[in-house]
Amino acid sequence: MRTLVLGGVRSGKSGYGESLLGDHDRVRYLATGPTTTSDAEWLARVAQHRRRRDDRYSTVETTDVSDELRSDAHTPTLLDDLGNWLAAQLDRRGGWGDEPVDITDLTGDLCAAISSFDGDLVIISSEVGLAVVPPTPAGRRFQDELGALNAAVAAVCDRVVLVIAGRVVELPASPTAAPLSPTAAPLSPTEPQIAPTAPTIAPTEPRISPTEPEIPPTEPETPPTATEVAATTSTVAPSTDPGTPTVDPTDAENFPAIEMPDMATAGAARARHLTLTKPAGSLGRLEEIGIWLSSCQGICPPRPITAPTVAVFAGDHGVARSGVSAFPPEVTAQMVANFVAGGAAVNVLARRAGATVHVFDMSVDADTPPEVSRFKVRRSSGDLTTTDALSLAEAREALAAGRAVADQLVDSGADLLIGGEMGIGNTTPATVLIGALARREPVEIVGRGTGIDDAGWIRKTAAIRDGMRRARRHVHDPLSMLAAVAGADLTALAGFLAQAAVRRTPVILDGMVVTAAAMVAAELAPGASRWWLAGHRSVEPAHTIALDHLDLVPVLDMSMRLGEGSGALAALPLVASSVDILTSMATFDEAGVSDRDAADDDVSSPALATGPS
Ligand SMILES: O=C(O)c1ccc[n+]([C@@H]2O[C@H](COP(=O)([O-])O)[C@@H](O)[C@H]2O)c1
Ligand SMILES: Cc1cc2nc[nH]c2cc1C
Repeated sequence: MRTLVLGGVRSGKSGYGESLLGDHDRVRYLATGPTTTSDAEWLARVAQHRRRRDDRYSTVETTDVSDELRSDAHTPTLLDDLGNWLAAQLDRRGGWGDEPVDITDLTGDLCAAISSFDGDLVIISSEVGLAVVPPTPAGRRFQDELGALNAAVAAVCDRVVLVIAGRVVELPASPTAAPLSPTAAPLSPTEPQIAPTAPTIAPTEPRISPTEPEIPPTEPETPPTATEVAATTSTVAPSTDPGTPTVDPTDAENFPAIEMPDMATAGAARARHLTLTKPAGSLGRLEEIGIWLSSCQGICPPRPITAPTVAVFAGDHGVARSGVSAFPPEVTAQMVANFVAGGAAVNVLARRAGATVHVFDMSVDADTPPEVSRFKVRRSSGDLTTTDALSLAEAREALAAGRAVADQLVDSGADLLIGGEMGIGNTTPATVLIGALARREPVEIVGRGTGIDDAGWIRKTAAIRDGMRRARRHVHDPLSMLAAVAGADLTALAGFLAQAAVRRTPVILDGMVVTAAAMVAAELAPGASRWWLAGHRSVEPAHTIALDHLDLVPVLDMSMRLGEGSGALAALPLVASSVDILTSMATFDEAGVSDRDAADDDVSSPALATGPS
């Protein structure tokens, strides 16, 4: 158990920290404070601390804490304290002057050493942020650095407490929004789940990553592993299920402020990458994805993804009757049946990647089984070229449904979400949304969807032109824009993607249709895109424009244009690999591999400089 004990001066934090190790026969005490001082008051404080510690303690006076922790990662240890360690590092790097110095490599290395410590470890640190802002640059630097250091160390500890006036306050792992429908039953997968034939996302071997942090009371129990999820037999919830969500649709378009992923943890993950046995940056995008996921989880190294979950939103569109698709509208309902039976591409790719699939009929123009239609808003959305796709009330209902789906999946343990969709003709409303929000002309952005011929492309371009004419009136009102042209499936997707960000849950976006919904979600919930990773670039021209608009760079570019969540699922194993890299690679120290600085040292050493030829 790794515990970070925070507290102000004389708060009782050191005494409390020592009490946590009271049951051990032997305790190593890592003292980081200066011992060579003539300050009598300081020496008296040190003496007081020493008196309190009995002969079970062996004291190591050091500021090379990372090395000391690695040299013995089992013996119960008290590290007192981080502030003195930080001051020593700033001394070492000349960090008290006007120019800020970068110590993220040192803090990252410390966090890595803490996270791989497997005995009882208690770390004491001051909570300086509650005091006045110091009047000197050096004081402010120290306060800022210690705040960031405390956050980074907290991210790799199992428990964090704050001691105030001798009272101990437990600090929860990370804040989460209250679910919209607290009484709603957890969702169950729609297809009978078959254990994946491939290694699952969550390996069964022991992980370097720390044990689960304390989970706040509103959080679900520890999520099941992907294997457990995949072994679950589908239980079909009837549409009259009392668990059917009771989201208040009248408020569906109002989102709380989106919190950002944790930047201190991103710093720790970036620093950890520098300690791993590879040239800095050599894993390219894989490194960035791991850093992003770490920052979303607020922990470095990140936890393995145990319950990746796909939600496929299905719906028909009136405009599909105008010859804008290569397929007839009946295919939407037929494909929903295929998803439920487990025979679609999304099912196959999900099984390979250890993900679970849920399907939601939002507006299919047919009756579908109750287990997929409990959020259904209507049969087919209206033809966007001539009428509103939805009424405002229906748009709110669909938005609330998407949010409820995200809430319930997260409450059921999903730790990564994927939005998928299916609907004949839906590339037309998606292109209208992108064209209107990115202010492009129809001919620049119209693609071939399911594979329309040239005559179909001309019909589709005319429909998109008409749709954009109607959509442009609503560019400053995302809800009415969804009602005017999007339809219930894309509206639910927008709610789902925005709510995932509210719930601090990472998302992999799929193709053009999902990204169109994401553009509206980013209007509804500014900042939500920080929780999204673009899984791939679809061949649809509007997709590149949407990705640029959201400032997202896709992981894959595989000439895919299926939808369903397929492109996101293709990227999922790479996301899982980015976690493995951060959790399982050996560091230079652990593997005894010389790092780059050592090479520089050698080259500049006199022996080599004048050495034998
Ligand atoms: O998302 C994409 O990039 C994408 C690109 C082309 C086609 N699709 C899928 O194809 C269907 C819509 O195509 P269409 O030609 O009927 O508008 C719908 O079910 C989407 O899932 C999706
Ligand atoms: C068969 C088929 C499968 C799909 N999956 C997503 N969109 C689709 C469109 C068609 C036509």
